[in-house]
Amino acid sequence: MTTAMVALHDLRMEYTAGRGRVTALDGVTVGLPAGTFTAVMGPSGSGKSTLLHCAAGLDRPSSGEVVLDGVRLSELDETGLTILRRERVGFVFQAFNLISSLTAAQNVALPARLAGRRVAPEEVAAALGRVGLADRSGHRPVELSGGEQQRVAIARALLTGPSVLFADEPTGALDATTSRQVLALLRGLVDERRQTIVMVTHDPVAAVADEILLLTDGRLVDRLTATSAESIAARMAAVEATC
Ligand SMILES: Nc1ncnc2c1ncn2[C@@H]1O[C@H](COP(=O)(O)OP(=O)(O)OP(=O)(O)O)[C@@H](O)[C@H]1O
Repeated sequence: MTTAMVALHDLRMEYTAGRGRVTALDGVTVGLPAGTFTAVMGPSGSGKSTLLHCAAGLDRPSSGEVVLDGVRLSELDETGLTILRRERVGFVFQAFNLISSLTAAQNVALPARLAGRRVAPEEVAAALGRVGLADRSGHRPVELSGGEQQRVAIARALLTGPSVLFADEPTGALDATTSRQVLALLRGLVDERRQTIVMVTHDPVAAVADEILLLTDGRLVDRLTATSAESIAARMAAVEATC
C-alpha cells in the first residue's frame, strides 16, 4: 500500500467574520500519494486556498489533522512549523513575488540565504536548469516573460528539494499558451523526479494532474482521474450552476 505524502484527516476550518462564522472546510479527508500531481478545484469560496494553506502548514485548521511526509503538523510548535515549511515544503503563488533588482539566480538563492544557508552556484544553476532557464540566470525579472518569471519562482521553490510543492493558482496571471507550458513543466517534475505537487487552480487544463479534488462549500464532493479539459470544464460549470 502506498502511504500518503500528504494526508488530511477530517480537516475543518472555521473563521469568525464579523458576528458570523464561516465554515471554510467542513470535514475533508483525503490522502495524496508521493510522486503524484493533485489539482484542487471548485467554485470561488469553496475552500481551495484554505485547504492548501492548512496542508502546507501556513495555517492551522480548527480541528482535524494534517500529516505531511510523516510529520503530524498539530504536534509542531511555531518554530517547528517554520522549519518544516523551510525544509520540506515549496510554494508557488499566482504573483511570482520576485525581487526586481535581483537576477534570476539571486532570486532563486534568496530564501535559502535568508534562512542562513550557504548556497552553491551549481545548486542554483541546477534548479534553473530543471525549469529550462539555464541561460537566463543573469536576467532580472523585467527582462523575462511572465512564464519565465513563474519558472524562476518554481526553481526557487525547488531549491531545497521539498517533499511537496504547493502551488496556488500558478497560472492565474498567465495567458493560455504560457499556462500550458508551466503546467507541462510541473507535470515533468512529477514524471521525471517524482515530485509531489498539490495545486489550486481554476484552469481546466489541470487535466494534466493525476487527480482533481473537487470542493464545494468546504466539502470534497468528487475525485476525478484520467479526465479531459473539456469534461473538467463541463463538471465545473455544473457545480457552479448549483452554487
Ligand atoms: N481569513 C479569513 N477570515 C474570514 N473568512 C475567510 C478567511 N479566509 C477565507 N475565508 C472564507 O472562507 C471561505 C473559503 O475561502 P477560500 O479562500 O479558501 O476559498 P477559495 O475556494 O480558495 O476561493 P477563490 O477561488 O475565490 O480564491 C470563503 O467563504 C471565504 O470568504
